[in-house]
Amino acid sequence: MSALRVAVLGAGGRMGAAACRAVDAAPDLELVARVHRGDDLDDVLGAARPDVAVVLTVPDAAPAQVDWCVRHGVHAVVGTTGWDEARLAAVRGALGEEPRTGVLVAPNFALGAVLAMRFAAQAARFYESVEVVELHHPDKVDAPSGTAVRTARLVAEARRAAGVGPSPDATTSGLDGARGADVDGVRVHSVRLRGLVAHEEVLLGAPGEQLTIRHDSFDRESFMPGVLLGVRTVADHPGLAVGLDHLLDLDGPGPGPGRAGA
Ligand SMILES: NC(=O)C1=CN([C@@H]2O[C@H](COP(=O)(O)OP(=O)(O)OC[C@H]3O[C@@H](n4cnc5c(N)ncnc54)[C@H](OP(=O)(O)O)[C@@H]3O)[C@@H](O)[C@H]2O)C=CC1
Ligand SMILES: O=C(O)C1=N[C@H](C(=O)O)C[C@H](O)C1
Repeated sequence: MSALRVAVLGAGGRMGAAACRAVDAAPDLELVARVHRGDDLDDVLGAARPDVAVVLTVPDAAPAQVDWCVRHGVHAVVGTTGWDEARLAAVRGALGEEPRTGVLVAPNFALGAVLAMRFAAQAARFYESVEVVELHHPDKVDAPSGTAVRTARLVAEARRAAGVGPSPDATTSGLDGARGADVDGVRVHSVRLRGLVAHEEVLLGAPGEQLTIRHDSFDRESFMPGVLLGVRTVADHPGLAVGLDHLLDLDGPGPGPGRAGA
């Protein structure tokens, strides 16, 4: 079988460079384009004819790039953050015209982060209080992280479904930002610190006890099995999928493809 042709957008970035190395090292994949800021997609991707584009650029650039991919029948695996409902709706609209194309938007490609989100959603209804703390390197341009936003939304959804009310909070006065951002009723706190890569804690509190769910990415290597899994399987999932969990059999009995996908 011929190798899947893969383009990486944002190839000069922290994640893009790591993704290029991972694709290059995979015998079943061929890295056919490294796309940088300022490159014309018609020129670069038109010539390279990729089957799949891995989008690891910045939140302001990614929506137009994904739109280009969909309109040209190129499957897209998207790690860039900053996707709100309006941006996702635009992708769904474009996919309506190209129903055979697949787009995976994954706020976090690390297996442990996907599991942490799942565990947080499972635990959320059992605790009176839930808050999210995300901690990242100081070169990150968006806050809160895409992972924290998704975690908070999953937690909020689970609590709503179970009829659990908002976390108690008696604050009546305070400095702006002291209580973090409000994401769907869940407080999210962002730390930026030199030396960190990507970390998240979900704090769940009840009278007399606390549960902490924590995930740490110490190296961008942690994201690569998920990127490669997305590249290899996105074509099998036409339409839009949000979250790597769509590709992992999280409820199944097997070891799952995440670790084997490297
Ligand atoms: N889903 C996941 O698991 C992960 C997601 N991320 C997300 O991925 C994104 C990138 O993160 P990171 O690699 O750390 O960021 P970087 O700033 O290191 O990389 C972004 C890259 O995109 C390039 N770029 C900007 N605009 C364009 C454009 N129009 N066309 C092509 N390239 C462009 C930049 O070029 P230039 O250098 O010239 O500015 C830069 O090389 C962020 O949104 C981050 O949150 C990060 C880690 C994991
Ligand atoms: O910018 C990063 O580094 C990361 N971004 C993603 C996010 O915003 O959630 C994923 C991971 O946290 C690393």
